[in-house]
Amino acid sequence: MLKIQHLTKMYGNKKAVDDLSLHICPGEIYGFIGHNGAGKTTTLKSVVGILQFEFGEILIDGKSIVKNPLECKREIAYIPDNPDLYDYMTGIKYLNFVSDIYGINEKDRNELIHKYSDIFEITGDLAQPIAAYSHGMKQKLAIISAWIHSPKLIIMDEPFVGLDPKASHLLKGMMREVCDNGGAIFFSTHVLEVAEKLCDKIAIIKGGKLIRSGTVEEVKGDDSLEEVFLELEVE
Ligand SMILES: Nc1ncnc2c1ncn2[C@@H]1O[C@H](COP(=O)(O)OP(=O)(O)OP(=O)(O)O)[C@@H](O)[C@H]1O
Repeated sequence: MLKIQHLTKMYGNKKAVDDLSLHICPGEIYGFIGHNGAGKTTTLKSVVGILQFEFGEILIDGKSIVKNPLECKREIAYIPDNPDLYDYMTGIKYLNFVSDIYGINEKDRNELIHKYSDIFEITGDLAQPIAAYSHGMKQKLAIISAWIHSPKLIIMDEPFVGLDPKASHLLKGMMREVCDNGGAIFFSTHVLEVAEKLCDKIAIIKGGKLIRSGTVEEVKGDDSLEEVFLELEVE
């Protein structure tokens, strides 16, 4: 589903991501963890075609994000770490705007918008301008807009930040559902308990380099993920 091969991304002379390779298969929830400044956001933004990179290749369902950006973007959704949406739009206008971009017909979009807005309990807020939304409400809107075109691969940067416990629980269920239906999820988090319980596989990045990856069991062995992470950080 997603192949990252030898990704290297520079900011000036600084190597933010250094020869990183990862393979994410259909059905997998893949967690991406690392210290502040480790290179997670840079990797995720490179994967979704927002950042250009110096070396390496990124393939989504066999297609290169560099050579076939539009085809790739039809198959993916990206939720950034900060839900900076269009403040002047109402929630419903934003969801229709995203639906238009992906060519979702009226019947399907209405069904999905109703379904997810009801689940996240923001149906009554959709007529409000996004400027009036709390951080968590914006995050819910960003999640709904990501799910609206039924993407095969969903990339999320710190998706649980700002969500209340009920919304976090719902999102975890939605992530699992995507994977049960043959999709895949790649997301960053600092919440190691979430990563440990939710993910099928985990990658740990440190100073731009991938230092551990595999199934949760392979990565953590008999210890907790927190113990393993903290040990790797001091090495
Ligand atoms: N636009 C930029 N220009 C220059 N350096 C940058 C830029 N964006 C990020 N960096 C640097 O690249 C490195 C990786 O940053 P990145 O945002 O990918 O880390 P991160 O793992 O997502 O961190 P966090 O957990 O704090 O979100 C850091 O050293 C950061 O200072």
